[in-house]
Amino acid sequence: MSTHIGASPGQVAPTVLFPGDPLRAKWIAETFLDDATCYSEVRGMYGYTGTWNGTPVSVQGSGMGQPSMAIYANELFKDYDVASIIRVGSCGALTEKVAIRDVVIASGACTDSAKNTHRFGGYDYAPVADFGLLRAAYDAASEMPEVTTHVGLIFSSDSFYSPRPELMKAQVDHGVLAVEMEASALYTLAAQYGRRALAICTVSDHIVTGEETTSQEREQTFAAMIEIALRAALTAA
Ligand SMILES: O=P(O)(O)O[C@H]1O[C@H](CO)[C@@H](O)[C@H]1O
Ligand SMILES: O=c1cc[nH]c(=O)[nH]1
Repeated sequence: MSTHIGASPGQVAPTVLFPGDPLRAKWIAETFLDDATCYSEVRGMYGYTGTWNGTPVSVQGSGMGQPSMAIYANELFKDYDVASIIRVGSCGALTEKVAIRDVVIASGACTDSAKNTHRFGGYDYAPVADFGLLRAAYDAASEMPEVTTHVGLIFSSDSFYSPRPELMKAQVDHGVLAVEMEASALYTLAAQYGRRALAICTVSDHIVTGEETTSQEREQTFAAMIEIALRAALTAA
């Protein structure tokens, strides 16, 4: 096992779906995968491996925020040789262009985190999605007309409760669609390890209109995003 994941080498599939919520991981494994077995319960951050249409797929909880997510992503890439990680998260819509329960595929992720300021010595870095996964996710979403899907920038915040929410306006004015808490560091780590990453998020709450979903809905009802992620993972060139 690695420091934070209780799996033996070989127990984690090359493709990992990566929700923040460990109970969403459990729901995904039990709902979408065949023959899913739990390989890790360390800290309650569940990890499962099963198959989808005959291909091995794992689902691993990441926890909330870039520091927690980065622990699991580092160990998945370094200790389990994972090739592709697809984050399947929730996000808050920052603009009325996006509605509650829409799906946002993140082409890139801005951030207020100091992680990349440290990593790149003050130079800006543009964390972007793997193009093959992004294209495959877009193609999969295009075959699901019942789901409204957007491709664009998201903002990975270190603060769920921002002390300065007014700063988001400039981000929205420059095309940012939604806010979540992990994609920027995930894209950066994938680049470091030479692996693939994509973040797909369902809008769980709307910062402009005030609409929101319940914790039970965030855990167990974002099925379209999971379907898009699985199809993308298994068809990406
Ligand atoms: O639903 P998940 O995947 O956890 O994603 C979002 O939800 C959490 C905040 O409620 C943060 O982790 C944010 O990124
Ligand atoms: O990080 C997040 C996730 C969902 N909704 C938000 O407002 N922020």
